Amino acid sequence: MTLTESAPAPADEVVLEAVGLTKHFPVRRRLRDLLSRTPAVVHAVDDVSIALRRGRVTALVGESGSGKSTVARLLAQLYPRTAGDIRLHGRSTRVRGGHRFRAYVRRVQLILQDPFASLNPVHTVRYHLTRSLRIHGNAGTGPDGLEKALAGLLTRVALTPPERYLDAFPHELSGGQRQRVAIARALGADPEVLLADEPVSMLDVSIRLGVLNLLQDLKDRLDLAILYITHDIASARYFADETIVMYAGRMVEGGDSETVTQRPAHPYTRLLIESAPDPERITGAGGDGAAAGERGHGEPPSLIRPPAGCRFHPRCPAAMPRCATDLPPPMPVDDAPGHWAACWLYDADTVATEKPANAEKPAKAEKPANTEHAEQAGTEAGR
Ligand SMILES: Nc1ncnc2c1ncn2[C@@H]1O[C@H](COP(=O)(O)OP(=O)(O)OP(=O)(O)O)[C@@H](O)[C@H]1O
Repeated sequence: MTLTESAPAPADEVVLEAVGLTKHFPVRRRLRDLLSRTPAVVHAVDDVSIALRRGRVTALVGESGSGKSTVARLLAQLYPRTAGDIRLHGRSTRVRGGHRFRAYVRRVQLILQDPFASLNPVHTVRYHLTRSLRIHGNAGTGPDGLEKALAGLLTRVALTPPERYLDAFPHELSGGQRQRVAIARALGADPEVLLADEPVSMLDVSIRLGVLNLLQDLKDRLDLAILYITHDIASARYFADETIVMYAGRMVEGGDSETVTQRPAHPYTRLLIESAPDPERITGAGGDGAAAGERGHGEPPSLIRPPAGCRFHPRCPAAMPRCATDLPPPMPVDDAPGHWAACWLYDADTVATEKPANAEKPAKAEKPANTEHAEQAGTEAGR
């Protein structure tokens, strides 16, 4: 395809789409693996489909290692994919460097978690932004044009007056200001899509909201499609229109953010929400709710030999026998349009046949795992 031809997309139009996206990383082989016919791989991402729409934020939520960053890097075309497709304006794209990659990143920009690592400490803000503007052909005409473009970028990310920041080095800025510079550098490409990989998780809590508000403002003013990657499901409710939950490389639930966060359907999403920091519940001692939740309900599975069936079944308090053998497809939850869960609890036939004790109301995550789970978890751990 020709990446440079672009017509303005109508509101809500799908700009970038992942279809059945899959990434398996090869694992370094040990002697006994050499005898095996199937080389070991890390199943980092399996069959992920996401549509990023103009003027909308889609949150990708999950605990550490669930594959969120790999999805972002695949969408940024930094990794070749194992299977599936990436479509920009409906057209399949596969770029591997060169002018096609440059044309792609002009449309799709990645913002990383750590703004200090992503900005070169020996260069000023002016250098970083000028480089981005020049590479993407947005530096204007002559020195005046460049100054105007630089001032425009800094104003857009609320670093004003621009002359106060242009000649600053990264270490002279606060974490929030550095992330704003990283966002301005991404905007230098005049992109349609921002892939924001945990954009506020390294920032002080007090300034996170400001950066999220900035991204929201940019989404509205520039009609950007934003993928917001986070392990903090509470911020997804605040910031994202749509939320997709990942567990162990697979999507397990999706829908509008209000529904997914207020009426979570998948037992894993419930666990995530119940594990989220809650000022009422935190009694000191660190207060990392997610970590506490993970400790209380087992560990994520091996991605080299992920569990058969639903990958969450060894940790799931509501698992039925079928969950250990059959992969659940996305099923409608029927409480809001577009709300789905990849969980057999939402298949009436399975529930009728297997009669889980808690079929009426999918299990609360705080209930202890039953014996079957404990056995399955043991089997998994022993692999
Ligand atoms: N280059 C790589 N080679 C091998 N395995 C990898 C590679 N990158 C990621 N992985 C593995 O893929 C899985 C998913 O990792 P990924 O970083 O995408 O998860 P994540 O949800 O973004 O986690 P985090 O929030 O900690 O960044 C993990 O098991 C990780 O160890």
